[in-house]
Amino acid sequence: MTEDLKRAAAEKAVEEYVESGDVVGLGTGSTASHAVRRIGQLIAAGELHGIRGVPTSARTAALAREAGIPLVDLADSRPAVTIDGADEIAPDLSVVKGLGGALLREKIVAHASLRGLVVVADGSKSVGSLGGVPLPVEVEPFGYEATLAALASLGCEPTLRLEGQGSQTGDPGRPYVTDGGHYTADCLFPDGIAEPGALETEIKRIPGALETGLFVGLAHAAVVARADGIEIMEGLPKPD
Ligand SMILES: O=C[C@H](O)[C@H](O)[C@H](O)COP(=O)(O)O
Repeated sequence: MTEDLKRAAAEKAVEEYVESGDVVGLGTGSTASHAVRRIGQLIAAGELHGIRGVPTSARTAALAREAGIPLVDLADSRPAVTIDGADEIAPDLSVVKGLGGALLREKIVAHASLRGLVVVADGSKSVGSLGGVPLPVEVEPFGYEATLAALASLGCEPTLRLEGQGSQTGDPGRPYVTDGGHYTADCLFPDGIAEPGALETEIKRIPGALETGLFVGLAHAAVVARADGIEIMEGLPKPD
């Protein structure tokens, strides 16, 4: 059932936001993978032409190749739009991402996208305010213990993500390593996240904290599927 909702949201986003000729940022995770497959199907059916994809992870690059989507490098082509999943979506379209382990590359691709980020999710991801799930923060392995201590001083309980946890499937017990060679700290804020933009700024003052899973002002739209229908929430258009 949840999988059907994820697919419905992803397919609706492709229908609404992807046009022939677009370079598309291809997100990571179970929901975004439905969008990748749908784009591949539409290319094969001749309903989308001239699409190229910018993958946000090695996993997504492999899936896109399998789906028949030509890939390009971010250095050569700026995406028109990025379609990606989310772990939490607030009413103002600020978002938590990264429980799937790809937040830094996802954020780089979303930020570079001309028409911004479109997040796709089932209704369980839509929340009144952020912080019900741990906030992933990508950290530099060197001195990560000090970085986790600095994160804890911001009022959270940080946990180093290990392989074999959640969707991570490597050697159990070892730190999970991102495509960029970094670690991830999952930071639970017991009282939630009242001011995502301010928290993002605070976290990024910590030298070893490379990027946070808070995506503030990056999502142009959210497509959320529930059993009773699909809601499209649109924010302000992203300026060039
Ligand atoms: O790093 C992973 C991503 O931010 C995912 O898009 C996010 O965790 C949502 O994943 P899923 O669609 O599998 O719930």
